[in-house]
Amino acid sequence: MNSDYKDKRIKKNSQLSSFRLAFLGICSAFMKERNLRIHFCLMAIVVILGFFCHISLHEWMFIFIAIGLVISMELMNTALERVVDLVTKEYHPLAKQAKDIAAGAVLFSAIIALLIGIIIILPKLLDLYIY
Ligand SMILES: Nc1ncnc2c1ncn2[C@@H]1O[C@H](COP(=O)(O)OP(=O)(O)OP(=O)(O)O)[C@@H](O)[C@H]1O
Repeated sequence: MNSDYKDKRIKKNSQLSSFRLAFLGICSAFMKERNLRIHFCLMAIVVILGFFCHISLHEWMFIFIAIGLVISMELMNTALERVVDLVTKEYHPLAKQAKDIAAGAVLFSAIIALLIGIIIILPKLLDLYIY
């Protein structure tokens, strides 16, 4: 077999397996992290509300950016918690800071997502129910 062709096949396989591993990472975080499951449920509710309120393409873009931000932050927070637990099981002020700051990043992104949801969906829901 041509070695160039072999190299490309190995590269393609390793790309496929890194996608598979990333997907397995999301699944394992989903199974173990209650907060991530809550965020996925909220995401489903927002998407249903978006269809219900007939939001525009631009509004969908903002909603998906907000969802992506929160879910990504939650996954990074989970990864960081694992690394901190791997480094120390003992109480350490730096471990506390690292976990609290990562949790702060999730909270910050969730507040921004909530504001985006309120700005886009709330007026449409009020329109539907008041008129
Ligand atoms: N090794 C540690 N040293 C010092 N403080 C820690 C340590 N591990 C955890 N903490 C503190 O306890 C809090 C809870 O940590 P924990 O690992 O249980 O994550 P969590 O907040 O329960 O996250 P989640 O609910 O997303 O799993 C942290 O935010 C941090 O303030």
